[in-house]
Amino acid sequence: MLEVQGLTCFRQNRCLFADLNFVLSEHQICQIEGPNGAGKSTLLRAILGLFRADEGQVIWSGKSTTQQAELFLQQVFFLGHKFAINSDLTPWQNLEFWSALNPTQNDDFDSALTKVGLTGLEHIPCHSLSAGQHRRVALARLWLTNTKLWVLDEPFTAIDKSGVQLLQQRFNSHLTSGGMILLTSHQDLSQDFAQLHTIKLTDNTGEII
Ligand SMILES: Nc1ncnc2c1ncn2[C@@H]1O[C@H](COP(=O)(O)OP(=O)(O)OP(=O)(O)O)[C@@H](O)[C@H]1O
Repeated sequence: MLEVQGLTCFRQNRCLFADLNFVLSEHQICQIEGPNGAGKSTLLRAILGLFRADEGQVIWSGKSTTQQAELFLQQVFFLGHKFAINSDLTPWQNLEFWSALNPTQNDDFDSALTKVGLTGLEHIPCHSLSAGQHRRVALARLWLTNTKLWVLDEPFTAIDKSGVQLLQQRFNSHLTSGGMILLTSHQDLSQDFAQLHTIKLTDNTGEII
């Protein structure tokens, strides 16, 4: 279980959110919403310890993440705005490189790339791919990772409608198997999720629905 307790973050003397509290349990997905600049990415980064919050703490499995940072991050799959694809490598080589450094449930790169619609493009350099195909290479990792908590910053950016549907199906299978997902998105989720929570960041506070 992930617990966010009293999280407060300022940037450039502006309070992005104050005293934010929420819990994310197994099988739950939480969507963080808000206008551009509201602080959604900052919140994700603060939860992961990549940005220092001004106040508050994050608890993972009953213990502060600062006391178990390495262990915590081993159980997290994070997809940020910069999704760490080497354009000189092929999609297949990118997955091979990534899986050497991260906990995976399998090394079936061909299957993962097929899932994200990149059949036939597995072995050409990523710089020859479109923006959406590039993004799909990064998202193929979701079919390889075995981490419990997925933290995804705008995962649908540049993805077409069928890709969005496919991703959400993958989300559902992860949740069914006991996973948790925290994501930002400017789009409403189109699939039914049994346990969907929403956090709306406004001017300076998070409102939990
Ligand atoms: N590297 C940075 N240095 C200083 N201030 C920053 C930095 N990144 C973001 N900020 C400030 O923090 C605020 C929140 O940014 P953040 O990226 O968290 O917003 P967001 O809600 O994710 O926006 P978007 O929807 O545009 O992705 C912004 O208004 C910006 O002024």
